[in-house]
Amino acid sequence: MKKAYLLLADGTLFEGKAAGYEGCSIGEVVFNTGMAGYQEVLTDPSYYGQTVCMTYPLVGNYGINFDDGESKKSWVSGYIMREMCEYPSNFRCQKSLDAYLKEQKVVGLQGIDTRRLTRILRNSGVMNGVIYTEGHEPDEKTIEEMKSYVVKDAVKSVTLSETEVHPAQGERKYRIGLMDFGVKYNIVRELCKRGCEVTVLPGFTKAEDILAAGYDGIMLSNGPGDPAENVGIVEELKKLIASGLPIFGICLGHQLMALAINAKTEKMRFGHRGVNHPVKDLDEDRTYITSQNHGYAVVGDTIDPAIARVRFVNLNDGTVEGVEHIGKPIFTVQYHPEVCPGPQDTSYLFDRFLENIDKHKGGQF
Ligand SMILES: NC(=O)CC[C@H](N)C(=O)O
Repeated sequence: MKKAYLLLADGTLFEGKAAGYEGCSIGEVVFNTGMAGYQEVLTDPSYYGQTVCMTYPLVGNYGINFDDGESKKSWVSGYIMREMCEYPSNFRCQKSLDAYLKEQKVVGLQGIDTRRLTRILRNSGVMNGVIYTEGHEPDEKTIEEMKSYVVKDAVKSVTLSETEVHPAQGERKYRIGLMDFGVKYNIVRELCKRGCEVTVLPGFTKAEDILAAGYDGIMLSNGPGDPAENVGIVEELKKLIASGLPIFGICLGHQLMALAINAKTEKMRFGHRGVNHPVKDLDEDRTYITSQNHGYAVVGDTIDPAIARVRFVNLNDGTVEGVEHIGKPIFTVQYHPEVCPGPQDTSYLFDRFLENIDKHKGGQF
C-alpha cells in the first residue's frame, strides 16, 4: 500500500498509508469526535473546504449505503482516520468506505496518530494542511497556497441552482420555504414527515420572491464557511425578519440571523464537531445532548437585548447555542436538531417551529 502524508501549516508532518483517492489536496484540518456517522459527515456540505480527522480509531465498519447521505456527494477536502475498515459488515452496506472515497475523489490518509493530531489542533486551533499520497508531493507553490488558504464563496459553492419541491408525507399541513446554504437532507425529511411541503430555495433567493410565494414559515439551513462573508444574504434576512413570518435557523442559518440583527460572529479555536455536546436550555433549566459541526459562534454580548436573547448555551465552553427573538416567532440554534449523525433529543424543535406557525396563523404572534 502506498504511503500518504499530512503536512500542517506549522510544518508538522504525519506519515501514514493511503486511503481512498490518491492525490494532493489542501484544506482546513478539523477533528470530529463522533463514534459513528462517517457517511453523514462526508456528505454534510458544511464541511466544504475542510479536511476531517475522525478521532474514533476505526472508521468504515458498516460501509456506505445509498440512503444515509446528507447530500448528493462528499464535500470534504480530505479524510483522516487511525484505521479504515477494509471489510465492512452490515445488512445495509452497499460499498466500502475506501470505494466511496475513491469514487468521490476524496484523498484519504490512515495509520497516523490521530490523537496527536487532535491535540495539536486543540492547542493551536484549527490549522491548514495538505494531504497527499506518495507520488503526488506538493511543490513549494502548493505549500504556500496551503498556508494562506481560506474557505471562500462557501455557500455559493454548495447551494442549489434551481428550486426543488419536496412533497409532504400524508396530508399537506404547511408550506415551508427552506433557504439552502448547504442543506442536509434530514432537515427536509424532518419537515416532510410532519406534513410540510418543503420548497428548497437557492441560498441567494431574494426576500421579495420568498415573501411573494406565501410560505407559512421560513427555515434557514446549515452551511459551510465564515458566516460573515454572506453580506448579501444577511440583507435579505433582515427583510424576512421584518415580515413577521415564523423563522427557524440551524447552524449557519443561526449565525446569519444573528448577523441580521447586527450581532457579531467569531471564529472558535477548534470548533465543535461531534455528537455529544451538552447544551442547556436556560428557559427550561434542562440539558440536551446535541450533534454539532461548527467553527464559528455568535458572540453573546453583541446581541441587542431589545431584539433577542440567548436561550441555549454550551456547557463545555459557555458559547452561544441558540437565540430567541423577543416578540417574534423566530428562534435559531447553533447545534443540529436534524442530527444525522447524532442523538435525537432535540428534534422537538421542528414541532416548536410548526407550533409557532400555528400561533402566527391564529394571530398570537
Ligand atoms: N454546520 C454549519 O452550518 C456550520 C456553520 C459555519 N460554517 C461554521 O463553521 O460555524
